[in-house]
Amino acid sequence: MQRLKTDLLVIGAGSGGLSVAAGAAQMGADVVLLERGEMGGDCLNYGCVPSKALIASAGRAHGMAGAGPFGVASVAPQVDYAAAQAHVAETISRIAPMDSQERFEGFGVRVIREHGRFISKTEVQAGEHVVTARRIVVAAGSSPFVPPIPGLSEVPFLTNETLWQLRERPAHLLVIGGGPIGLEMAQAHRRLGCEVTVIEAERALGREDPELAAIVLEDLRAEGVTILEETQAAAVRGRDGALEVETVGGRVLRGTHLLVAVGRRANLDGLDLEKAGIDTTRSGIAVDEGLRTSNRRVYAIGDIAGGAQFTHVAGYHAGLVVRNALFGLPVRVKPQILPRATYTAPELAQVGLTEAEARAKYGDRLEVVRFPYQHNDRAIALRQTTGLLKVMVVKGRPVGASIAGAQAGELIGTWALALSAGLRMSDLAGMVVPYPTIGELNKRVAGTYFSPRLFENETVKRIVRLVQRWLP
Ligand SMILES: Cc1cc2nc3c(=O)[nH]c(=O)nc-3n(C[C@H](O)[C@H](O)[C@H](O)COP(=O)(O)OP(=O)(O)OC[C@H]3O[C@@H](n4cnc5c(N)ncnc54)[C@H](O)[C@@H]3O)c2cc1C
Ligand SMILES: NC(=O)c1ccc[n+]([C@@H]2O[C@H](COP(=O)([O-])OP(=O)(O)OC[C@H]3O[C@@H](n4cnc5c(N)ncnc54)[C@H](O)[C@@H]3O)[C@@H](O)[C@H]2O)c1
Repeated sequence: MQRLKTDLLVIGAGSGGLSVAAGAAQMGADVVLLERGEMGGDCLNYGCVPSKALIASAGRAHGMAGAGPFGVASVAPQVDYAAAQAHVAETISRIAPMDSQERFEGFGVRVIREHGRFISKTEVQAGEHVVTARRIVVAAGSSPFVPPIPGLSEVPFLTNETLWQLRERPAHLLVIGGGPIGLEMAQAHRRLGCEVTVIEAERALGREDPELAAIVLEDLRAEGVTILEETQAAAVRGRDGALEVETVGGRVLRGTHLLVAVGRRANLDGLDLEKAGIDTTRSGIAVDEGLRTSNRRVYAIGDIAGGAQFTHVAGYHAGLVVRNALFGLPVRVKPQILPRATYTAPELAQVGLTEAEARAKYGDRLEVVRFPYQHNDRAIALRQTTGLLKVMVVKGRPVGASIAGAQAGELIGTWALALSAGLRMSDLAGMVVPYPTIGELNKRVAGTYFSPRLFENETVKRIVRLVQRWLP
């Protein structure tokens, strides 16, 4: 057994753990990083990166099939699914050096490729090593939740961990779960030429503003994705290439492949958290608003901390923990400034409160301003006029923004800045944005907040008339 002492021990080399390790080591701390699987974690190997790469292939195919209105002959795309998956693999391998063991060792991080488990409040065992650390960061992430649906364990099914190994195109992909994973992959596969049926127990994209989710779902359905809502999968049977999902209502859906995307489960197993006095909740490790666990020397960040599960959230957590662990500065997570985006086409993005949440919190003080994509010149040129921006405003300041439409994931960044910097609607309305861009939508929706105040206001009109009389 080899004993090591360090300032900071990080468990998990995914989005959160890598950011902590890189930041802390480059600022002079002695850092040990444990990783039992692939460097880069879920996002690089099984999540964000492969899914967005496959979505890019699907977008190309869709563009070819829909080129006619632009004056370019539409063609039925000849999809080579294995080649699309090769594009996915190449994308991962092009990004992988950023997350590699070599790069992190270059920062001075000691990387140990072992599973870590607590053996006391300050010690973690990893293979032949026992690491004692002043501070420990648990960034062990999450895994696909596999629900206890009768028959599921007896049939071959895919998750976000295995989908990328598939080389033959599914003739008919059944997807259980209509959340972001289910719908991003459903649309991508439909565009790559598969039949796709999504089976969703409640409402698809159920966490999102229903008005905006409906815009996305309508387009997916128009592309031929079958989305069954309020339809719970009750049993699964069959074999490779011939699978059946029976719903609670007794309906039987048949397909060739099955993707299970019903949420995530925190990777708590095998960490022996009780040996370190670390409490858990149903969704992960219990943390306070500064991401500290019930063991004050240990932090939990990213997916395992049980909150919003996104790479940028894990990165944000990492920045807070580095500040607190290295400099002792007080930190506090601000959930209201964390954006999210679902990369269907059209995209769906949110930051801060949805309309319903804002209404519940602010009642009559809430004003909701709206602007449709159909009045954006660039969207018209691109034939991407399906979409809507909604901004929730209280006393001249945005408290939330919801966007469905092309590039919603890009547009939401401006509102994330507005919320984190406490900007006013006048700041957004006053910015100058290049014409013609989709980004103009952000300025226009802010302008909509002021239009009735300026254009339907008798006092303004009287002042203008008065000033005009006196001007030379
Ligand atoms: C299909 C899919 C698409 C997604 N798309 C997006 C997206 O577009 N945008 C976005 O922001 N987010 C997306 N996400 C979510 C994003 O991937 C996660 O939120 C992010 O990876 C969480 O980072 P993390 O550091 O908490 O965990 P992870 O990245 O999962 O890293 C945890 C690491 O810890 C390791 N580990 C676990 N236990 C131990 C142990 N005991 N000892 C040693 N090592 C251990 C694991 O092997 C893993 O490498 C997607 C997720 C999925 C599944
Ligand atoms: N673009 C992105 O940023 C992105 C993309 C993919 C995933 N993610 C992250 O990964 C997380 C997990 O995504 P997800 O889509 O797996 O989970 P989710 O929890 O968002 O959605 C799962 C859906 O499955 C449904 N469901 C559960 N059991 C069912 C059953 N028996 N039959 C039918 N439907 C059932 C639920 O009602 C829910 O709508 C997301 O919340 C997000 O944090 C992010």
